[in-house]
Amino acid sequence: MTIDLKSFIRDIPNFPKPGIIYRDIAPLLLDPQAFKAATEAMAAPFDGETVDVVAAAEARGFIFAAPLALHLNAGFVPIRKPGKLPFETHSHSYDLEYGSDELHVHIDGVLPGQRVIIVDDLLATGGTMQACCKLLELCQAEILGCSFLIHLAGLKGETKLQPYRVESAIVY
Ligand SMILES: O=P(O)(O)OC[C@H]1O[C@H](OP(=O)(O)OP(=O)(O)O)[C@H](O)[C@@H]1O
Ligand SMILES: Nc1ncnc2[nH]cnc12
Repeated sequence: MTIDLKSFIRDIPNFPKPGIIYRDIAPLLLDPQAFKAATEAMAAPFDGETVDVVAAAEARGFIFAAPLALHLNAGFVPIRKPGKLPFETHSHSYDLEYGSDELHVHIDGVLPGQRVIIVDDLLATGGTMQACCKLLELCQAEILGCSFLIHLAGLKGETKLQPYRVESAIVY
């Protein structure tokens, strides 16, 4: 039986700001079958390919990246906010709707030529994933593509991710 993943996403209007519909993954994470099906759906486009590393930005990206890495027999590399990684890092600053943010990855997190997929729970404006791609380019990784559970298609975040392959399990 196929699971309707969208039925496990809870819509919260006007969170965290008026006008935003927050797509809450908490009900999906609470259901082991739905969580497993979501992980499998995010891995499926890359099944059969050699993947060395699955990378993801904190915090929600980690939730899906770890099981995906195990499913694909790959390692996991965390991409983190400033001040969290103990070893030398590459960093990248990027603009948000208001203000800016910065992400880091260990310089030896991914080795030159390693084949990487980057995952996140949700693609909105694409700023977070674009920053992750830039960091992995600094590591000279081979980026196979980006895999999301949810794609908010109206925000056109995929345009920021060209020329990378973008896969998603649920589209709004
Ligand atoms: O495509 P974008 O516009 O960059 O938005 C998507 C990002 O926003 C959310 O993370 P958030 O920054 O809320 O942090 P969290 O994972 O710690 O909740 C989500 O988990 C993505 O990483
Ligand atoms: N609409 C949304 N729902 C959940 N997380 C988000 N991150 C950015 N936009 C979001």
